[in-house]
Amino acid sequence: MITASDLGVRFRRNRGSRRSFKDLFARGVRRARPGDFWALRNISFTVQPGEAIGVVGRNGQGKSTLLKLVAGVLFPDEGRVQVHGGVAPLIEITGGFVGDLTVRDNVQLTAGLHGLGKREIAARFDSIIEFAGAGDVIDTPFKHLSSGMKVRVAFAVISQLDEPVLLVDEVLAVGDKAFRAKCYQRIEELLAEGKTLFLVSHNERDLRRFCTRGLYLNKGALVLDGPIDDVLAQYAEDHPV
Ligand SMILES: Nc1ncnc2c1ncn2[C@@H]1O[C@H](COP(=O)(O)OP(=O)(O)OP(=O)(O)O)[C@@H](O)[C@H]1O
Repeated sequence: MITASDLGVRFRRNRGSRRSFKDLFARGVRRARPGDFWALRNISFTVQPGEAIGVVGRNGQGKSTLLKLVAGVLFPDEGRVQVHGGVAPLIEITGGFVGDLTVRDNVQLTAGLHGLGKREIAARFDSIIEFAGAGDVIDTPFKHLSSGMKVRVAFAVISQLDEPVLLVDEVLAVGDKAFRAKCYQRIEELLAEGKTLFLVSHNERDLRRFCTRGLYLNKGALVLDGPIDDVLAQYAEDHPV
């Protein structure tokens, strides 16, 4: 489903990491500049369809960056990642949503960008809004929603997309208890349908509940790729609380 070979991503410590057009079209690697550092390096793994993978590591070790590479919203400076199929990313609270557009427009836009036709969107619209509990804010600009409500809407859409790969980065922690329970149930349904899941979480229970395999990142390196229990045990040993 996914093949990552020797992935490397370099960021700048001081200024933004925006790649210029020149960088984008320059052949080969970008020039290293002072202050550059590798947020990820030498990352290789393959994922079979239907696997559920938990990504663990302390803050700032490259977990979100890895999901962005799989989502195709960030290009690697080294190596490559191949994904055989579409990706439904829930990787940043507002990721992909346009603040000035209403909830309705955002739902339609996101679903449309993921290849759903007008009819399919219309058929799913009510259940998306119902799942999110967003009936009162359909015509509210997305930027005016509470952070919890943003996540609810985003999860409701993303989890309805039918993409074979689902990426979930931490965001679920923002939802309230009842909504989290709904999300967990939905994730379980998607796994039962054979979807592939990447879950970034600091919550061991969630990781054990959904994931069979773990990727443990430390300082941008993949230090362990193995059964989730082994990965969590190693992580706990390295970082006792
Ligand atoms: N656009 C960027 N420009 C510069 N540095 C960045 C950028 N995005 C991420 N970084 C840096 O890259 C490193 C990895 O960040 P990343 O967000 O992948 O970590 P993470 O493991 O997901 O952390 P957390 O658990 O806090 O979410 C961090 O040092 C971060 O500050």
